[in-house]
Amino acid sequence: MTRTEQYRELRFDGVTKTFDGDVGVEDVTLSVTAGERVAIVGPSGAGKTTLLRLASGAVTPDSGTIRLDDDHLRSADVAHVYPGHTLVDRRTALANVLVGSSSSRSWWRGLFEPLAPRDPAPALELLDRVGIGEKADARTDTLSAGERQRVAFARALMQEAPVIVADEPTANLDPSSSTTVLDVLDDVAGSRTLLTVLHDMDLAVAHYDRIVGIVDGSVRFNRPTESTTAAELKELSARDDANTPAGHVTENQSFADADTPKQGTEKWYVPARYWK
Ligand SMILES: Nc1ncnc2c1ncn2[C@@H]1O[C@H](COP(=O)(O)OP(=O)(O)OP(=O)(O)O)[C@@H](O)[C@H]1O
Repeated sequence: MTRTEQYRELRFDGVTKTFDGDVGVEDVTLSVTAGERVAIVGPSGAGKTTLLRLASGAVTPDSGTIRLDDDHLRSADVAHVYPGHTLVDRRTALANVLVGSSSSRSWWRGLFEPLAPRDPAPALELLDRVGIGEKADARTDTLSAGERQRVAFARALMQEAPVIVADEPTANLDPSSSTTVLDVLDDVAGSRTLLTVLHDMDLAVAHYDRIVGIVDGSVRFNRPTESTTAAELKELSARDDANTPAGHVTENQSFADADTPKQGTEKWYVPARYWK
């Protein structure tokens, strides 16, 4: 059984994770109020994804704890929104969303009902909620990048977990699709807690309650969005630009193309532009 939203706080306490001696995150202490929208920003290699992977249980901390109130966070408490390109291309949007329900099935149901047909109604409802109900029977490789991202949201939401983590949900999207997709994510997340890694500071400021800046594995700042300063964001962005070769900015696809179907193309993120 997954926990519902009946908790007050998601808390990282002194969390450290290293990879063969390299710091992923170091001594991270972070409190997130239930239902809060938190953007995690920072230069490339800062530890943003590691933080999300720690929350989702994909990696275990070397030290420190991650809790919902007094209970250790369990992987079933966290839905991870993987990017749209992790969908199974040859399957329909509906089939991809139904995969999400497997993660929330108890082990004993999986044992005794491995072949039980799943009720498609909740998945169809979620596809409706993310605005692509009419594409339920379309193969995901015929969908646009924005539509695929919505399918990825619906898949994650099938888990009914109280915490959602999303890693770069706007990668590959043009600015207008990015805004729409973040609006959809905010809407469907409802009262759940949402942690999102973003590279674009404008989007973080526009869509999130709190911004956590990470540099070299450590929390540099952690503030409500309205009290985050342009200087703080600029510092992170300057570091990101320094880490980002010019060739990363555009690959073979323009922004205008980003909402058209694509087959395996992957564009690097656009460096943060907050102060420009
Ligand atoms: N599985 C892993 N094995 C070895 N090192 C890793 C692994 N995962 C992360 N790291 C290292 O941990 C550090 C933080 O990586 P992480 O992916 O969390 O950064 P990030 O801020 O998400 O970067 P980006 O914005 O480029 O995605 C980096 O130095 C990275 O090389």
